[in-house]
Amino acid sequence: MQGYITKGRLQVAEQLDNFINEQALPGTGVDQEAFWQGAEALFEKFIPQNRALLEKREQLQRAIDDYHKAGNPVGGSEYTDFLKNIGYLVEQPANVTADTQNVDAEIATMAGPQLVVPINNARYALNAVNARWGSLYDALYGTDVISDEGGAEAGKSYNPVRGAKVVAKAKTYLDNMIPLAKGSHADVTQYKIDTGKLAITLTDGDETTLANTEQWQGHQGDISAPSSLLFAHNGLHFEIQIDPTHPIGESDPANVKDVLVEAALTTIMDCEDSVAAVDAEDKTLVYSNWLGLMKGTLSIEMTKGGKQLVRAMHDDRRYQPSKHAAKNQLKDGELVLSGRSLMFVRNVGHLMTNDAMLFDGEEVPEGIMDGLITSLIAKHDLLGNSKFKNSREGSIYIVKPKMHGPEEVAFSNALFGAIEPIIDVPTNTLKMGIMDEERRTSVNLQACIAEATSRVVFINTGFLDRTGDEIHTSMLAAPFAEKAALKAMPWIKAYETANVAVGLRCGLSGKAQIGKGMWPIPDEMQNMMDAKIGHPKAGANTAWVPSPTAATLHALHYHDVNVFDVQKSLDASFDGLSDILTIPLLEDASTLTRESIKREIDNNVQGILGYVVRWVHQGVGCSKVPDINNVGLMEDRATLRISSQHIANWLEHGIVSVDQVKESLARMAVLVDEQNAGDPEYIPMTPDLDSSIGFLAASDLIFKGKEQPSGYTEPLLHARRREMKAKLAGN
Ligand SMILES: CC(=O)SCCNC(=O)CCNC(=O)[C@H](O)C(C)(C)COP(=O)(O)OP(=O)(O)OC[C@H]1O[C@@H](n2cnc3c(N)ncnc32)[C@H](O)[C@@H]1OP(=O)(O)O
Ligand SMILES: O=CC(=O)O
Ligand SMILES: [Mg+2]
Repeated sequence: MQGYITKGRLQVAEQLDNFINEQALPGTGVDQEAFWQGAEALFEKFIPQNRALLEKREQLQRAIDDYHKAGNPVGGSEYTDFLKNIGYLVEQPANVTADTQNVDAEIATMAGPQLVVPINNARYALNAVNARWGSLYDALYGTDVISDEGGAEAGKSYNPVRGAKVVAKAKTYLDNMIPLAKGSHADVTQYKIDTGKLAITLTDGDETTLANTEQWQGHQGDISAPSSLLFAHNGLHFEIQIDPTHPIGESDPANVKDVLVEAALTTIMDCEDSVAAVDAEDKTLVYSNWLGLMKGTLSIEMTKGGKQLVRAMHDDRRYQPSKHAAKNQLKDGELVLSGRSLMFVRNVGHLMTNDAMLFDGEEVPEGIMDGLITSLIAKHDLLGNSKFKNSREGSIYIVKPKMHGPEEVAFSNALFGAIEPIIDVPTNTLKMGIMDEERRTSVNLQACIAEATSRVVFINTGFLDRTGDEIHTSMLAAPFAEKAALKAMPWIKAYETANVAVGLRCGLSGKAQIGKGMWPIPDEMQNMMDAKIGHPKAGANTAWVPSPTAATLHALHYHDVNVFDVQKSLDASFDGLSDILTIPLLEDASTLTRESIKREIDNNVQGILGYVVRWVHQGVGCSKVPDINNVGLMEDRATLRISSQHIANWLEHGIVSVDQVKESLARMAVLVDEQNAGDPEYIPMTPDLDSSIGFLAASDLIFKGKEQPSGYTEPLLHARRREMKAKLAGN
């Protein structure tokens, strides 16, 4: 039994209490006793409201279930009227205008990729914060954006054929971002600085310069032989790096060794769906990594490619400015750009409780605890307790996931407002990223934003959770279309378009991010390049990527498309409600064959098992899991929600039987064990499926899927992980 320290009606797990008192609080100017009194009052006030909101979710779901059980129409005015009558669809307030103040440029006025990373993995989290800048040559060389054709395979050692393709491709990007007055970057033999101007020599001996000379911002190194030239385009920076002694630079006519691009403008340090954190021990790790990031002290020793190294947060990047350098980036005569991604922290939603703290003997809502502690920790950044600066504007950026409708946004807004005096920061310091990922939020988005006009810094279409909620909400209506088909049906396009339109209507352009969702196929980068250009084209000034390499590549899209120009051209009056409310049901069940059903179930089951077994047995919250075609997919709790709800829906409507699913589970468990055989930490399921906690968790998620609140996977995952931790500890 873990020990608790009692503070009035609050009890705090000893480990967490020590962390807060000894590490988080010192240096924040917040008195320990006052903090704990504030915490007690916060829980006292907000726990009953939190519970009431969850009860409202259940009540609405029961009404929707009853409506479908009675065989009522699944669309049209009768359905819409029903949703209005039960209070699911509310009146949208007119003239909502966000007036959020002190928002950093990366969020308000710049457009570029957003990285998401599990915060409890320090190695990845540090990599993410440093992914503000990425090597274009590495990103191209290491991915399928460069094809293997013509002997260009990436082997064990450097392949010059592949290298030549990389360089050629990178130079076409340069031609696009900084066109020359004459010729192509592919023909450049020298970049030099001549009496304060950029002079560029071409193969034919002619000298040229940039078509727009103002794009050149500065340089690093000796002015007569610069090691780096800095440019700006569409608000993003990049460097041409020059080094005649480097193996790549040596063989380049202009000695270019790389193009370094500004990539992940922002990163979401995730405490939610990519993380397995079920108790005080796990939560303390989550919070202590956040503290390390806010104090700039997080570092790890690691081995990579046989080398020992220390990974820590990168410094800012400094340049000698050109006369065109932006004045607001000059500091003591130097041009200074942030070396790090601007960090948000994603708290958990309103559903879960955690025994890291108890109030009147019961687990506290984890979202309230996250709000309080992650904000307290971020105060270190505001006070300058780090050699780095996260928010230069003095804001704390919190992403709030899985909120259902305006009253839940209002709750978070009030919660943030009550946390501010406890940690002694001005009103509206805590900013809110609103995930548009539950159906009740999508259909009431304008009313949601209206509840947080002074805090909102993003609305993001989390289409993965959103798909899970789509299925769960209408579980009893009829069978849903196959999982892959759901992505191509009218509801999702309307949801994506409406999100941008509502954001524009509410004045988010230039003030906040209008964001789009995750690319969930981490190894298919060419595919991403083809698909994700659609995000800036749709008016999104950020979109999620799963890795630093993906951030570097996706950054190129924001050079291709000027998002702020696109935003001006869009129809902000788009509504799309009738399509959004068109449930993506299977049109004709008779088109399904035995084979297609088996394939659909096997694919879902494989994804579920592959993800869940690592979550429950090893505490890994985000994994790359091969699908049935052996394509590695990013799986997190949101993708698990989709797969488990989908099977639950097909079970409910008799498309598939319990025995068929059980048979698939047993067969796929063998496959998943095989797929993980190379991981020494892996605990297989197959020796005894009936006592494998991971296997039982996966089965529960499917067979008890219909009863799970909003179809969420957290309650079952947490319970099974705790069981596993107890087993591993020999209890
Ligand atoms: C619906 C939603 O909520 S989506 C949001 C939740 N999803 C996420 O947060 C996705 C985060 N991404 C990840 O966790 C990973 O990219 C995965 C699990 C998808 C793939 O991980 P792996 O198979 O380990 O990746 P892979 O082996 O290809 O690459 C590992 C390297 O990439 C880096 N890396 C991978 N993902 C990230 C990331 N998100 N941020 C920073 N670095 C990362 C690692 O640091 C590692 O590099 P290193 O050896 O220098 O430390
Ligand atoms: O959080 C993101 C999602 O797609 O869900
Ligand atoms: Mg989500």
